[in-house]
Amino acid sequence: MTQDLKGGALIFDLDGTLLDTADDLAAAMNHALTDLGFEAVAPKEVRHLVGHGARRMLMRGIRISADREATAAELDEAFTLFSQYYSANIADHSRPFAHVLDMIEAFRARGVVCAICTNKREALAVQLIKSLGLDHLFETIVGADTAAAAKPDPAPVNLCLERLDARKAVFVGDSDTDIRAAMAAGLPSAIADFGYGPLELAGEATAVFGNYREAAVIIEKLLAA
Ligand SMILES: O=C(O)COP(=O)(O)O
Ligand SMILES: [Mg+2]
Repeated sequence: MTQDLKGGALIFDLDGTLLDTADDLAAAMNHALTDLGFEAVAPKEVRHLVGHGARRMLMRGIRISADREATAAELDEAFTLFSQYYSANIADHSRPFAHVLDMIEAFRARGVVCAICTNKREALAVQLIKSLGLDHLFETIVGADTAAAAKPDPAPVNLCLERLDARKAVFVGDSDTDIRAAMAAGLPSAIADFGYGPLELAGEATAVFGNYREAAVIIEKLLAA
């Protein structure tokens, strides 16, 4: 494991891939829902609502809770309540998945550069990464509002590539959105099967992994190829 991998890059999805954020997202969403008089949604259900940004998560949360569509006004209010609470409690429970930091540090020591490409808004993603003291591991953080469009559009992935100036890159994600964004940008994808999904397109991913020890072996091959 000592081959120089200079020119290589890793682009990480955030929620469900780098960090297990579901409990903090669930708490913030349920704060917003209950404040508006809706029933809370079971935290384990919230995992499946993540990946398309907070508004989509809240829209789907209200649909589950009230068994009807949210009005535009409800959605706006929920978004404001969610954003305030989430920003104030963003890293209460959110933690990196097992062994991912070891993997990133080992690749960085071999010359690999790293980015985050998430459908969280950029400011929240930066706040979260800084709160956990991880900002030194990433050359850039691209959010849903950083490029011209959000994933599955390739624009945020291409912006990461431009900023990283890499010869070869691998996208590491946890959902169909990530697989589609990586494919559209022409990148191989290594996909965690323990994230938030959905993973109906797993067959289109370059590789699927069950933990970051496995991921390290897969990514090493992809970067060295
Ligand atoms: O839905 C979100 O807020 C972000 O999700 P992602 O980090 O998996 O892109
Ligand atoms: Mg994700």
